[in-house]
Amino acid sequence: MATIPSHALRHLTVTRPWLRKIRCTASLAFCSPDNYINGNADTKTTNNSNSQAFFPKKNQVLELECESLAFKGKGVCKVADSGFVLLCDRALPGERFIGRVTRKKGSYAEVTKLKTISPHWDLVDAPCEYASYCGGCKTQNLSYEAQVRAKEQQVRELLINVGKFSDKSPDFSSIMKPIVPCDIQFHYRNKMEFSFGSQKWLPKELLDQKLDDNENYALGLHAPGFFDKILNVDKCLLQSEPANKILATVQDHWKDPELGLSPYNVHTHAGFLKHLVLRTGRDMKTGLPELMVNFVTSSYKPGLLKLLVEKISAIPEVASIVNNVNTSVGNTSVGEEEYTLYGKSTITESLRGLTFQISANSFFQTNTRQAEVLYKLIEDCAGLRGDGSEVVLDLFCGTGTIGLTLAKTARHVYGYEVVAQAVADAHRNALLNGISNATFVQGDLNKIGENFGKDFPKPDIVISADPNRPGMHMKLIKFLLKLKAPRIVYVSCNPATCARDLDYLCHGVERAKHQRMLPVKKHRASGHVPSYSPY
Ligand SMILES: C[S@@+](CC[C@H](N)C(=O)[O-])C[C@H]1O[C@@H](n2cnc3c(N)ncnc32)[C@H](O)[C@@H]1O
Repeated sequence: MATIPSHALRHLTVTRPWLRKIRCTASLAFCSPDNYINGNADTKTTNNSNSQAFFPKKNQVLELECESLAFKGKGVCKVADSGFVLLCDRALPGERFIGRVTRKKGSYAEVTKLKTISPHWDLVDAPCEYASYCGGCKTQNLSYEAQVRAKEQQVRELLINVGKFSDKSPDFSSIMKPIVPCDIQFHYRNKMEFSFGSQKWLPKELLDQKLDDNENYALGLHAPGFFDKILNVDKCLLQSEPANKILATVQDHWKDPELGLSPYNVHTHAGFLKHLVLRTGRDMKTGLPELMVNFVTSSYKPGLLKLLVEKISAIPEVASIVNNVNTSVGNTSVGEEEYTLYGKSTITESLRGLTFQISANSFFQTNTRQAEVLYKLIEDCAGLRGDGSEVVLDLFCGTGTIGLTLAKTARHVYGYEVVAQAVADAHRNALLNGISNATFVQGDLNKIGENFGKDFPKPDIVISADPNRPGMHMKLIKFLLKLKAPRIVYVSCNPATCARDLDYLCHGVERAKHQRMLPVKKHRASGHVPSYSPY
């Protein structure tokens, strides 16, 4: 999170709302900012003189050493003798191993690990039995402290290389503050989406097994890199214990041929069950967990789900079972229609003393405990005087949770959000908490025109919390630069685009663009650009 106070926009507070997953960085000093943003660790100018001469061939087997973590937790490795850089999934800092080159890309290559020679630093036993296969937690056998260090290093290098903030500046320690770790490392996620599939992912040694149709069915998480293969899981350590009870109950019954249930096949588009989404909230009266079970199906056939609903509703923590019907060939979990099969259509959760209703498709920060910490930090960074005189503009407001937590000390909160359902949820949440000084408006912040800003008074504080990963649109950046609000609080789940936006906001668009190393066209052509280009 970055707070950008005053017109000069010089002091930043950077922490990490995206704490639990290692995503990015490594030897960034040699990359162009655009490549960070696109997730490419382009390492063509490593400082090792031999590296230019060495270029591994596809299928070549090499001895490698992992130095640091890059985008999506990939290990940045160097060939022991030459220093040539390769990226390897599941290689962790300090590890020496044998790897096979699978792909050459520009001036670096990708490898698959064949055998570890000596383990990485900060090795811990991964508590989850699926950790070595599952795409969800690739760094579970790296100590939490080391994960936090790697993320902090990532943000630091992005701020320096992309954001153009100098670590030599005496201000840097106030710009980049240490990460606030989470006090729990498991069972913290309040939402998990599992997929049903007709093709079970199997480890290499079991690939020859012939499985009947039913045995090939799976419910779990996507195998990394496969949209059509599912790693079957009976429990997930990221979600709550009651959510694991529900998952186990569904696993016990859904393949029973008598139920006539079939998983949706993403190739043939036949089949019924698409996803199982489990959300954990809290019963406001008892303080105990209450859960929502969301079956996403390809058609509306409630009779087929009857037995599963009976079994699941017997679990005391289950407060809601809904069915999202998604008839499209796409594989998203948002249905065109939603039916309540048992209990309520929403569950509740509290944050900063307010109560929020959560429906199947509304956004809510996935780590409730850290959201409490994050929202307190946002309040601190917003620095509202508390006399009810100031106006807050909450951009990308979702269901209004942040704006509503600030409303008690503000004159008025104006929230902007593109999804109509989220805006409706925000209004409902305002009512639920007796808040009348908040207005939520549906609008696309990538398409703002000259008139944006004319419908509300000049804000004293702008909150931009978690715009989508491509970051802010240039139109919005230009609006904010012109607005000159005394404070901007920017929370991000993509530190690369956040660093780029901070460069624009703090140093001005013209200067920032001038300093960029690659011409715009290359960025556009790189294949990883956001659906819009902010350039
Ligand atoms: C990750 S959520 C964050 C919600 C809220 N700020 C919070 O932290 O709880 C991002 C929100 O931005 C909204 N959004 C994404 N692109 C948008 C756009 N172009 N204009 C307005 N809202 C957008 C999404 O619909 C979503 O509700």
